Amino acid sequence: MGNVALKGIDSETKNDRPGRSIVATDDLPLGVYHGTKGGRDRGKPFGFGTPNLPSQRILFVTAEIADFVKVGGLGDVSSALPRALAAHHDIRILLPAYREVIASSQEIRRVGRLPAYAELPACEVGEMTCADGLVIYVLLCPELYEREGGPYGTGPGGYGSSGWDDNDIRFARLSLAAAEIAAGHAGLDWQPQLLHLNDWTCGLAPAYLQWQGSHVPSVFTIHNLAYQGLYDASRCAALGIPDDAFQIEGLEYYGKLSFMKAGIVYASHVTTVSATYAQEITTPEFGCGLHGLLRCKAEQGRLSGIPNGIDDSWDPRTDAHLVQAFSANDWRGKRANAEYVRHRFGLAPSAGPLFAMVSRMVHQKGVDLVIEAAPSIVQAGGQLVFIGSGERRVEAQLDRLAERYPGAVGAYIGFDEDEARCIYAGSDFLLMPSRFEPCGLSQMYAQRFGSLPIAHRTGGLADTIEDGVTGFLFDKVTLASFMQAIQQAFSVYHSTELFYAMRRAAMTGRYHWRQSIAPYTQLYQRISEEAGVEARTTG
Ligand SMILES: Nc1ncnc2c1ncn2[C@@H]1O[C@H](COP(=O)(O)OP(=O)(O)O[C@H]2O[C@H](CO)[C@@H](O)[C@H](O)[C@H]2O)[C@@H](O)[C@H]1O
Repeated sequence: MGNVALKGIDSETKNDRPGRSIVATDDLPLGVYHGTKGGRDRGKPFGFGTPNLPSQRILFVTAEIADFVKVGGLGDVSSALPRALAAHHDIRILLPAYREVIASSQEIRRVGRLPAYAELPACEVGEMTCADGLVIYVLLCPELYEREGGPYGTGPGGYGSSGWDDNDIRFARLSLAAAEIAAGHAGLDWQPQLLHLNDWTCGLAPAYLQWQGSHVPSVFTIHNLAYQGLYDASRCAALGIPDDAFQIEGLEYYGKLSFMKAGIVYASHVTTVSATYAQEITTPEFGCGLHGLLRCKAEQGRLSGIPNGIDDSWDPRTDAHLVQAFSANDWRGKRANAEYVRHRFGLAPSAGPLFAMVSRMVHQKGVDLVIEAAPSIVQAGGQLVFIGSGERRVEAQLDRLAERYPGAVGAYIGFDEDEARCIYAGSDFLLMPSRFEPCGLSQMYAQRFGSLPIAHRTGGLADTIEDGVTGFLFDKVTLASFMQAIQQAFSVYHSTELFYAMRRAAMTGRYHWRQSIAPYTQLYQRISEEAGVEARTTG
């Protein structure tokens, strides 16, 4: 678990897991199944229901990928979605060459070079091929990307806060590189027909494409509208942004320059990661000031939701990170993981339910509500474990909570995927009272591992949890509403048959990336046809 704060965790037990044994069974109807060793070794995916449409060359641009660096859900998506789409398309990734990428054992071949532009430095393009054949282009620019710290900054909590001072240059450079590769200016022997861009860090790419006069179409996926990449207007010249683009129809946002708005305005199509969130962001409550623009996009048929999925590594029957593998009905196996988690977090043996929160500890995730609910959970005989990092104030509150309830509450402040997997496997309920949630992966992982999510009815949580069947949904982000759902969970827990039936239903949920291949393929085809017509019309 590294050298971060441990509260209530017995650090001796990490390599001393009782009864580790992996038993794969085949009683879950998961479609085509690939055993993997878990973690990074994800096996080549198959597609099903793939439409009879041509394969395309796609460059998938991202600021994080779980293979090397993961801050949150975008890292998972960037690792899994392109691999799923590779069943039908020639899809490659573009990623900054962070320290972790350079330090990895993968060979990097230098294959392209890009000149300086405005204040964006010159850089090189490297190519690496993963064990499963996925090709990743890495943007080699040591002064921008090879640093001690996260992809967005040194601070906790990921995308937004405590960002590097030169993030405008860093991610404009990434965006411009994507546009230059698309236009065939990087000297590569491969040229994409389409760009698939993710979040504000690639938001300028479709704008650069347009300013270069390129007709290469682009999909811009919003994973979280709350992180927008806002900079002072005076930075436009440094980033090579033409003066006339800084206006309300362009990338101006209340007097600032917005990378997120650039992506929305200039991309051929905008997607979000669930249907409900696609609708929610067209309203003032969830639109972060961009709801008017997004509503227009929706009316033009240029905004839609394609839900995230989960990959084959998230399978309790084969996951080598677990203390003991298990399948639906094998509650002994699940209990072995619960024992491990209790032991690891210093909790007392208990016949009561084990609640968990695995999350970036930021306002979005409603951790304040969980902290408020904790005393009632403990009083009712429940136990609670937290794993996450984020806002310092929240981390301190979690530490205090663990100190106040020794043996009943444990908190680990930090990021550890192995432990997170054991917690999904060992817990009975996952708490996810997010104020908004574009899709959410944790609730899908939890369901697959037989931990019932208790979640706010919003965004992707509303789309992926069946209330009273695979988890519990509550309507308002208030303690009263949340507590009602928690009480329901307690009563289900105590009526064993119903509890096990819900667990089984949750574990057989079908949220696989294979289901995303058809909608993305149809979308890619549509915007390519439109771009072809536009290119012919405008010459
Ligand atoms: N301390 C810790 N240790 C180990 N693992 C940890 C961890 N804290 C979190 N994680 C892991 O990080 C991931 C979180 O993914 P989510 O999609 O649930 O939320 P996130 O807000 O990061 O993603 C954003 O992008 C994704 C992708 O589109 C959307 O699903 C989501 O709604 C949106 O907010 C999960 O894999 C979880 O297990």
